[in-house]
Amino acid sequence: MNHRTATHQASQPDVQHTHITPWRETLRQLLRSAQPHSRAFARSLWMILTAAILHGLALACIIPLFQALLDGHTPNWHTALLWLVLILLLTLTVQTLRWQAQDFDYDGMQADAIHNLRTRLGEQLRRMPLLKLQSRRTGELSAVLLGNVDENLNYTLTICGGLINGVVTPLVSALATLLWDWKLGLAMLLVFPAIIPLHRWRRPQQQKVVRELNDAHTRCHGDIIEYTQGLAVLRASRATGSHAGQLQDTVEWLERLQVDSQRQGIKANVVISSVTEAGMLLIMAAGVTWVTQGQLDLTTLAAVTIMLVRFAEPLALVFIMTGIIEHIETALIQIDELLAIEPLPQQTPAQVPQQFDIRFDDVTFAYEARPVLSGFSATLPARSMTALVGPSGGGKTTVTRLLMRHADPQHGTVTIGGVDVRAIEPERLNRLVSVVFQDVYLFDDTVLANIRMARPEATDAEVHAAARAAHCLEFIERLPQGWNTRIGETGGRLSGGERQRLSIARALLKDAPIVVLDEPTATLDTESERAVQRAIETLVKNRTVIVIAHRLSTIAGAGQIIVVDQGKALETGTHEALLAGNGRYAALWAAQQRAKQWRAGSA
Ligand SMILES: Nc1ncnc2c1ncn2[C@@H]1O[C@H](COP(=O)(O)OP(=O)(O)OP(=O)(O)O)[C@@H](O)[C@H]1O
Repeated sequence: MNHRTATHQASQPDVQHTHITPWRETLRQLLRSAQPHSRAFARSLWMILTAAILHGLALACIIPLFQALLDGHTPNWHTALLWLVLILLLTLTVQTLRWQAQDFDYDGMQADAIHNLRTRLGEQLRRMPLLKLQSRRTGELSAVLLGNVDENLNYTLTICGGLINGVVTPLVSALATLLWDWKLGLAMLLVFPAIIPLHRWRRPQQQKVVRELNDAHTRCHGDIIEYTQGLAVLRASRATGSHAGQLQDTVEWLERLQVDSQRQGIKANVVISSVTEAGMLLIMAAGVTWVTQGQLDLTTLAAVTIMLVRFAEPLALVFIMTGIIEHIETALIQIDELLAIEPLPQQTPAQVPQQFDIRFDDVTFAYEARPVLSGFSATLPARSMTALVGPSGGGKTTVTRLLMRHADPQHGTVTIGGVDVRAIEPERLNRLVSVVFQDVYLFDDTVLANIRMARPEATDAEVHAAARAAHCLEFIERLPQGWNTRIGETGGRLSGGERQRLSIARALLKDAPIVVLDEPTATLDTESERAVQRAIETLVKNRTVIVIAHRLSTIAGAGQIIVVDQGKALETGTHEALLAGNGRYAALWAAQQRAKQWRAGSA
């Protein structure tokens, strides 16, 4: 067994500790998932239930019908006709109710409920703290959003219908049989006490398998997306094989679980259907014995035989239906978990900053248990550039995340113009800050749309102006359809620097008073860097700018430089002042200068 397989197996839930959801809770979950049509869904379920009861009664009416036709020397046509009419009426009502119950599907309520659920999930992605969102893998999220919602919720009513019919119709038929022959009715009812323990025996195992399968599906989805997205990097580092191996492990793990679940399912189903069949045979045997002893007439036995044949199959299917409901329930649990993540608390009344200086006051922050910032304090003056420098992992990006409220600090405050970021409405805060990252995410849409997404209401002229200011025109005009070229179709045709400039054009169009630059030129060659640097110069004019940089030469002109290390602002000042202070910054600067000279010397 390889390492990955071992990890997967170690993470499998222990059957002893699997929480078995009571059926009532499952029903509540199903009703909730049908929002905003929960009442219509409940009405459909009631109709199916009523239909199942009436169907059971209609089946039981075969006994008096047969008795009227076959008992005695001549058939009692009058009574037989009455029973026949009753059976017909009941059957008609059953069909009408079933037809009406299907309105939930036909009238598009099911589709609308699915749409509503997906919208709520989408809304939740927007509301939930970004840090929590980023901690989930894209593929796993899409497995919940697409797979769980579509695959599992489309057939809920049909499955619930199968379950209700399979249980209720035989039960009602057996109860009604008591009226004509209590012994036979009782024998039929005994099938249920035999089946219920079987179901109780099977359910924990079934739930465990279903949850493991769902877990494996989700991970497999995540692995596939990660693999395809990272293929270029993997190829470059010649690691496609090893990662393909990992993906293969997940797929094999999924396959193994599927085989196991099939095997266990088949075994359990064989046991259950054998018990059901055996129960039916026992009823027949008892009936035949009572007929030979003169305690039961052949007509009643013949009628009951027909009933047994009618409901044996739906009864056996009940267990398959419960298995599918377990799948639906597991999907709903995952959906509920995602929906239950609370957004960050909003301080009231909401405030609007009028100034754009930024202050971090004694901020302490830990990712889960790992402390990253401890007593971080800094003041970033408005309309000037502050550079965050320092060793990797020192907490620079975390500082900017707290400003953008991807998470809240455990202690201390972050303010913009004296207003706590927790009192600024999320949409407004979002409008206040533009970010240019090292990796630019471009959507598969036109170049025009990719820039305009920063301010959807912007006119074409405004988008063009932003692109011009970000020095994008020279490459946009070279593209096959110019502004209307789809980014996906340009493939690798946009260089790193061009992508960066598109990102800067977005930021210019957004026109936010605060700009965060997270090493935007770190990966660029000298020429692209120069072009991007020119675009940045336009962007940062008259704005409060935070720039994260490793290459100190790029930020030597910043109004203020803060050395962030071990979660604290160790030194603050201008380049000259910090060099004169001969502290940490001066040491970092000297080291980079030495490295530069060494590179120049060895070139
Ligand atoms: N989402 C996260 N969950 C857990 N730990 C994290 C997370 N993001 C960052 N960290 C950890 O917090 C520490 C600080 O990270 P941060 O990215 O803020 O540092 P940095 O100074 O920006 O580093 P770099 O210069 O390498 O980008 C690091 O040790 C990092 O591993």
